[in-house]
Amino acid sequence: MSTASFTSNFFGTGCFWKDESRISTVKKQNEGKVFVKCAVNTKTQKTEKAVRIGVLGASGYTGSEIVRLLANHPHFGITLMTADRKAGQSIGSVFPHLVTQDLPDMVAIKDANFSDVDAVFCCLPHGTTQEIIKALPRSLKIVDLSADFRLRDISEYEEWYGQAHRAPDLQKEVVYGLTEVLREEIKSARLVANPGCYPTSIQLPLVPLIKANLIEYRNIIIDAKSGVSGAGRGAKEANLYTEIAEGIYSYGITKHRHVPEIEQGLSDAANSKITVSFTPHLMPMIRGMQSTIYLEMAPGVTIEDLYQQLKISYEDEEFVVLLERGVVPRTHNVRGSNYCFINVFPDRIPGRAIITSVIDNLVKGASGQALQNLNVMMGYPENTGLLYQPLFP
Ligand SMILES: NC(=O)C1=CN([C@@H]2O[C@H](COP(=O)(O)OP(=O)(O)OC[C@H]3O[C@@H](n4cnc5c(N)ncnc54)[C@H](OP(=O)(O)O)[C@@H]3O)[C@@H](O)[C@H]2O)C=CC1
Ligand SMILES: CC(=O)N[C@@H](CCC(=O)OP(=O)(O)O)C(=O)O
Repeated sequence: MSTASFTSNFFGTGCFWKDESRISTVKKQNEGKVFVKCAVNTKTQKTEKAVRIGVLGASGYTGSEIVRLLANHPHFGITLMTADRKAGQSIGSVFPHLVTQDLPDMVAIKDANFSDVDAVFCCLPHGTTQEIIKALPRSLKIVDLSADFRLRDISEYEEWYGQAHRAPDLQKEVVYGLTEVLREEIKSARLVANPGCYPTSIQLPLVPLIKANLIEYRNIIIDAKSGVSGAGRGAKEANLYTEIAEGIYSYGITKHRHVPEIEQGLSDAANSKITVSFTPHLMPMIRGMQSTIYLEMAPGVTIEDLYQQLKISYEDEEFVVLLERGVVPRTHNVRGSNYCFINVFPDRIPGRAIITSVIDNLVKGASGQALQNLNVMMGYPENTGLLYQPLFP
């Protein structure tokens, strides 16, 4: 990896700002900062950038979201993209909203050349990823967005995913990528398992409260809702417009594969086994996820204690936002951004609390958090390329 090439091309080809005086003013304004407005130009994903990125599964929803986010990244440039059925096509032909990106065509993984790649986002279906990552050069940093490496316990993976783990040796070196909780471990990781969208929205509010012994570990009930993009781009009858529009439904009741991932994270925080009731729902919306969490506070603990703990835990965190007391988080307010908005409310039943947490499943729930993690792994400020404001309406 060469950083010198980045410096010399900081405002190089493809940047709109050709005027030297403008460039030096902007450079001065940005001294010490990494994010620059050069990102208004989408034709910046060139090999001149310091870190050369491969996106495996660029023709899917999370892969294309990585491509969109990286257009705004001053250090990461895409040199390789793969697809399966869509191999051989350009990103703009598969995703017309990305037609302005000046990028190589997508290739099949078997034809991919990793000699021009420093780091990989692996955006492939779970069950396919272990074999593929096992075959990648050890020199690569990898963020895997699939569920294939999230569960530490191999037998648990095999039970919930119904297939043998194909890379048990690799599993030992994996770091779980819930950035706000495991940042120190992520810094030195080579292979990060990016969390699932539901587990992200649930662990972010609960982990600090568990660590501070403010809630009971029994009777945690989570009612969660997702937009349909959470199911990926592959055609499925259940995801047809006619099946989804004007209604909602629960799925995976008692057996959704995110249950062990959620319980793993909460149990780590508690240092003892926590089990949860978790029911996800499919909503007639494209992006967005809300988790509503019902719980019992520890004896003597008040709602204000929960609020203060979340405030302390997240006041220095850019992407987790505790709203003002009484303000209800809405999926609309995080759409297209890497934010998680949370708040805590008193239940009418004494001693109980209700927490709501919203994210964009494709950003903080997938590609945004993946980019946040790679920034940490490569030593860049965590928010680099992620300063998108939410998109509303
Ligand atoms: N969508 C979401 O909100 C979230 C998704 N995830 C996880 O991220 C991963 C990607 O999800 P998503 O982008 O939604 O999925 P999509 O179905 O939209 O995309 C899957 C991608 O993988 C490629 N692909 C499919 N099968 C194979 C194969 N056998 N070998 C190589 N490439 C293959 C597809 O290529 P092609 O289209 O050309 O056939 C496509 O590029 C999944 O593991 C998912 O569970 C995680 C968090 C949230
Ligand atoms: C709406 C919908 O179908 N959502 C997906 C979860 C998306 C996600 O985070 O999945 P991974 O764990 O595979 O990464 C599901 O319920 O399986």
